[in-house]
Amino acid sequence: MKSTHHKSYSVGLAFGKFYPLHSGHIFMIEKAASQVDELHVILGCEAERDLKLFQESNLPKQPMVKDRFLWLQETFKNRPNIQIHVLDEAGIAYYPNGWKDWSDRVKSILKQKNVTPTVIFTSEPQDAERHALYYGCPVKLVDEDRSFMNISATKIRMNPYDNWGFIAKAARPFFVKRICIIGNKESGNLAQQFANFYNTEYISNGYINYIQRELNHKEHVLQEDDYINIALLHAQRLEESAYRANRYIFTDLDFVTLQSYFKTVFGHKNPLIDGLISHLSFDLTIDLTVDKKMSSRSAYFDTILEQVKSHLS
Ligand SMILES: NC(=O)c1ccc[n+]([C@@H]2O[C@H](COP(=O)([O-])OP(=O)(O)OC[C@H]3O[C@@H](n4cnc5c(N)ncnc54)[C@H](O)[C@@H]3O)[C@@H](O)[C@H]2O)c1
Repeated sequence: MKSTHHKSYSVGLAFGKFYPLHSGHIFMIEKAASQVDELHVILGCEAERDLKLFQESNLPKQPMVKDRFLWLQETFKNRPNIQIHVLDEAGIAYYPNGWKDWSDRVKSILKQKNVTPTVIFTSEPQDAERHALYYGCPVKLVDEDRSFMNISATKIRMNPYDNWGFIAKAARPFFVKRICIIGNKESGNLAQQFANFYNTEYISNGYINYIQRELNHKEHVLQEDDYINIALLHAQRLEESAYRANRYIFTDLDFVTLQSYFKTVFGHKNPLIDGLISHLSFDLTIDLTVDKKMSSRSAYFDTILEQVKSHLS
C-alpha cells in the first residue's frame, strides 16, 4: 500500500572537539546520520583551551585544528550526508558559561551555508535542555551512558597507547611511533622481531640492501635518481603502513642514514631526502653500528626492548 505520509526533510547537528577523534564519536555521528537526511558536524576549537588540553595530556604532540578536521574528513569521506564545519570559539566564555554566544555563532555559520537544523544530537544529557532552548528544536541523546563505546577523549589524551583500539583509524598515523634499528647483522633482525611481538608493521630495508649489494660489487652503480626512488618508495611504505600499524612501525632504514649513504657516494646532500628527514622524523633510531658491541644477541634484544618500551609512556 502506498503511504500518504509526507516525511519532512530533517537536518541534524552534532558538536565536538574531537581531541582526538575516537570510535565513540564516530558511533555518535553515524547513529545520528542514520536518523536524518543530512548531518552537520561542528568541530569546535579555541586556541588557548586546545593548547591547555594538550599540555595536560600525555599525547606525544599537539593535534592542530587542521589535523582534527582532516581526521573527520577522512573518516566520513564516503558519507555524503555528513558535512564537517570548523567553528572558532575564540572570545566566547568556555562551556557551559557562553551557551547563548556559542549557539549564536554556530547558527551564524550555518546560516551562511543555508543550513537550518531540525534536530540536535549529543550524548550529554545535561546539555539537552540548553540545546533545545537555543536551537529551538528537539534533542536526541545517543548512548548517553557510553555503554556501547566505553571511551572518552580525556581517557585517550591521558593514555593514548593503552587506548589505541579506540583512536579513529584516520587519526592513528598522527600518533604512530616510528622506530628504526640500524645495523643489526650480528644481533638478528631486531626490527622484524620487534614488529612481530608488538603485532605491528615492519617495513623492510630491501632497498638499502640493494644499494649495499650493488655498491659492494660495482662502485657507484646507482645514480642520484636511484636514491630518490629508494627514498620515495620507503616514505610511501612508511606512510601507508601508519594506517595499519599498532602503535609502532619498525624499520631498519631511516632518512638520516639514507642521506649519509648519499653523501658518501655523491659528496653532497640531497634536498629531497632532507625534506623527508623532517617530514617523516623518527621517534627512536638505534644505530647498532656505533653502539658499544654487546656481549650477546640476548643482550641486544633486552637493551633495545627497554628503549622501545620507554617510548610508549
Ligand atoms: N561555550 C559554551 O558555553 C558551549 C556550550 C556548549 C557547547 N560548546 C562547545 O561545543 C563543543 C562540545 O564538545 P564536547 O566537549 O562535547 O566534545 P567531545 O569531542 O568530547 O565529544 C563530542 C560528542 O561526542 C559525544 N561522545 C563522546 N564520547 C562518546 C562515546 N563514547 N559514545 C558516544 N558519544 C560520545 C559527546 O557526548 C559529544 O556529544 C566544544 O567545542 C564546546 O566548547 C560550548
